[in-house]
Amino acid sequence: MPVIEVADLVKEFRRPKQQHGSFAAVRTLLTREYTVKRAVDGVSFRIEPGEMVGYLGPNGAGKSTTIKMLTGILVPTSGTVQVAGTTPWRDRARNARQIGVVFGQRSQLWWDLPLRESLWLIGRLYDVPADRFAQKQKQFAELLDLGPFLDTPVRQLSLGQRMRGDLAAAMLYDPSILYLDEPTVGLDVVAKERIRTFVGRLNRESGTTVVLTTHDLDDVEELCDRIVLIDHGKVAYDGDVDELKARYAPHRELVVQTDHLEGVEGAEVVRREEGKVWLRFDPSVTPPAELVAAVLARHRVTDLSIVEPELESVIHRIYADRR
Ligand SMILES: Nc1ncnc2c1ncn2[C@@H]1O[C@H](COP(=O)(O)OP(=O)(O)OP(=O)(O)O)[C@@H](O)[C@H]1O
Repeated sequence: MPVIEVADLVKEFRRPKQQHGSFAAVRTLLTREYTVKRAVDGVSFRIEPGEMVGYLGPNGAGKSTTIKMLTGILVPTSGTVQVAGTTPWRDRARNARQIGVVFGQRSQLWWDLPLRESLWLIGRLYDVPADRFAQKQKQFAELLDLGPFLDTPVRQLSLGQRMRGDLAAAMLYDPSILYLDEPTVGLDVVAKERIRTFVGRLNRESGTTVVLTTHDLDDVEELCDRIVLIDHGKVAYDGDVDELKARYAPHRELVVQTDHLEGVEGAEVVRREEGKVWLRFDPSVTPPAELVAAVLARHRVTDLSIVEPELESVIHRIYADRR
């Protein structure tokens, strides 16, 4: 049974119509004309418990608006959302106990308090029993290496430290669903990896359902098996990451280091550079093992590798096709 069920979800924003000419600002205020922006336009999907789903789309596609409706911050114009048996905007308190939310751009921690006290307050707000709180704090301090800055006021934390604190805060009360909105934005490679490892572990060990919006597709490659891609408020793709690649980028490249290679049957030479040759092939037509065997049988090869298409380039292709 799905833990998140979204059906025909629509969110429209009404904005005063911008007037032009003299006294434009005053006339904009006085005329009661509005333009309507349909930020989310009939979105439906279901997420099963324990899934990790990347909710992706270009800027302005409607990702944050959807997440705000799932978390109960915004009320939809029409459509339904069920999150573990609740309608988020009607039952905000009950919904808040079953979800953890981390926004990369904004913290839910108290700016002036040391991280330790922020965590303690969140534990109190969510009625976490004292022994459970102590156990969770210890566990997260180890996994996220919070120790060195637990007593530092949040405003003095680096972005990476603050994000680790926010993740601990979001998971202190054992929510079964975690929403992550751009969790690695602005972080260095090491900090990104630490966040991804922690989220992957939560999912494996506690079965936490994760909905992740991000522009960093390495987050998705590492964590998600499934992608829901939205564009102009509508679902453009919902399915397996591998299937997406197979559908939109069926070709692979075999990179061969050799002194001479004219061509091989079943593949096309697409690039040559400093003793390397790039051969493009479709693995459903030319099996990689056969291609490699054919190359090795006829050429003196010092190195070879097969390059998978990057998710980033696949997704750019989809956006470009839809424009
Ligand atoms: N409060 C609001 N009032 C009016 N329009 C809004 C409001 N919030 C969002 N929008 C508009 O709705 C559309 C979708 O915005 P949303 O923030 O959901 O996109 P997004 O996919 O999260 O984009 P990004 O990747 O840039 O964060 C945009 O055109 C945006 O300008």
